[in-house]
Amino acid sequence: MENISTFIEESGAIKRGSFKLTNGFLTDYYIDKYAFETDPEILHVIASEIADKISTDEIDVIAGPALGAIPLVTAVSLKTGIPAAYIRKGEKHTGTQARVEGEIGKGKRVAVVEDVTTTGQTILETTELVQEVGGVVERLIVVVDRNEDAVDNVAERGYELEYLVRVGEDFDISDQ
Ligand SMILES: O=P(O)(O)OC[C@H]1O[C@H](OP(=O)(O)OP(=O)(O)O)[C@H](O)[C@@H]1O
Ligand SMILES: O=C(O)c1cc(=O)[nH]c(=O)[nH]1
Repeated sequence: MENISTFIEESGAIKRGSFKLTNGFLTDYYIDKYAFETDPEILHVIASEIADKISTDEIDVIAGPALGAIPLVTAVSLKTGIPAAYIRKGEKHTGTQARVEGEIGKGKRVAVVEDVTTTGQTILETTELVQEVGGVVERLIVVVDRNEDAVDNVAERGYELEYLVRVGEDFDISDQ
């Protein structure tokens, strides 16, 4: 059985070039999460790996930020039977105007799932929104950590960032 980093590399997700990141900085490589999330075989493998980490005794809701984490959250929810919640990156001014879609009741134990972390800002903002609606964040799990500041930034806020694969440990970007 291939490991997750091989699946991700074979999906073509690791792209070389000049890319602007969410934090505004330029990078010479980019992890295109949609390359691996839109492949059902790879999504299945990744979701299984995350699902294996989560117990229904421990977690009530699986949440993640739009857009990239939505396929992951949905796939893990289908595998575990644990309900999903989708967190918008921005405000919604129509309909329910909800930033958090799906039920996260007061005291519900939440696993926050993310596709890629660079600074960890997005997963931390997601965590804050989950807390605002009463959720208790128990786990933060990312598929690919870019091995920049996310682990430290998340630790500073009192959480552990769990990653499935990490640049520099599971991928050698210089080989690409
Ligand atoms: O750790 P950070 O520094 O916050 O960066 C990582 C975030 O940036 C990317 O989202 P992107 O802006 O590509 O949005 P998308 O999910 O809507 O495609 C990625 O999917 C994470 O959400
Ligand atoms: O920091 C980001 O915006 C970012 C980096 C990356 O490699 N992949 C991604 O989807 N977003």
